[in-house]
Amino acid sequence: MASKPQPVVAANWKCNGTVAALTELLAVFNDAKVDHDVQCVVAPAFVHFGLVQAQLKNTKFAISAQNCIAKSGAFTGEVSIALLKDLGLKWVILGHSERRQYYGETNDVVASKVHACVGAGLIVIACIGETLKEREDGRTAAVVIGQLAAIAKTIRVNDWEQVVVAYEPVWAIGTGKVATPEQAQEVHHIIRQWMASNVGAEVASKLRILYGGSVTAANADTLYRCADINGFLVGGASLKPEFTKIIAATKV
Ligand SMILES: O=C[C@H](O)COP(=O)(O)O
Repeated sequence: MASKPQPVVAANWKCNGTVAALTELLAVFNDAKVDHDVQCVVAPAFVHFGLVQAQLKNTKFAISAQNCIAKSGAFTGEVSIALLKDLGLKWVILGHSERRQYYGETNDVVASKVHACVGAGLIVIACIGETLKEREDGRTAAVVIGQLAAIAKTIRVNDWEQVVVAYEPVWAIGTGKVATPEQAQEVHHIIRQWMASNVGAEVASKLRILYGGSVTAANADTLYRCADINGFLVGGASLKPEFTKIIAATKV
């Protein structure tokens, strides 16, 4: 297998967790022996940032937001780039399908957030992926490339150093119905090829493309063996000790 870029394994805790349960889980993350070159990321709900900042000691991990807006000010209920930076955060997930589906984030909204975040020096995990209907209609490539192209239009070539792409087929999220390695690799390859043709060969080869959607300790090894899979964005299994096994699956 050609050498892969440094993997990223990110835990998206979504709107989950109690202080007690997350304290136990963070102790497991702290004890995890991670001796290969990997970037681990934990994205708690905003209310748990303080808890995670106080308790997460494993230096392989960074803390991420699950979303943000560009500007501070009179935006009740929101969290801005400046607020994240003030806490010392460097990572943010943008364009998750749940943000797109439940909060009306269009390709343009997501792209403008990516633009603002990379401009502010944050590292973005930019999520793309098709719904079941779009896949059944044979539109998977068109949908993910449309989502990617919207981002590419708003940022400079060099900015891609601060972007990690997460391919998350919507039909695989939280359903237990993981994409097969062939299905995932096919789309990851399409993404990398599009990047090579439209942004640049070097950017494309260095780009970390994560897979997300029902990743568990049982399927991570096989998925990571795919040439264009560079790590994972994990929901449900990231709230369990098995997340450390998913990290271990990226050791080759
Ligand atoms: O951000 C994570 C994804 O939505 C995947 O969630 P899941 O692992 O629960 O399917």
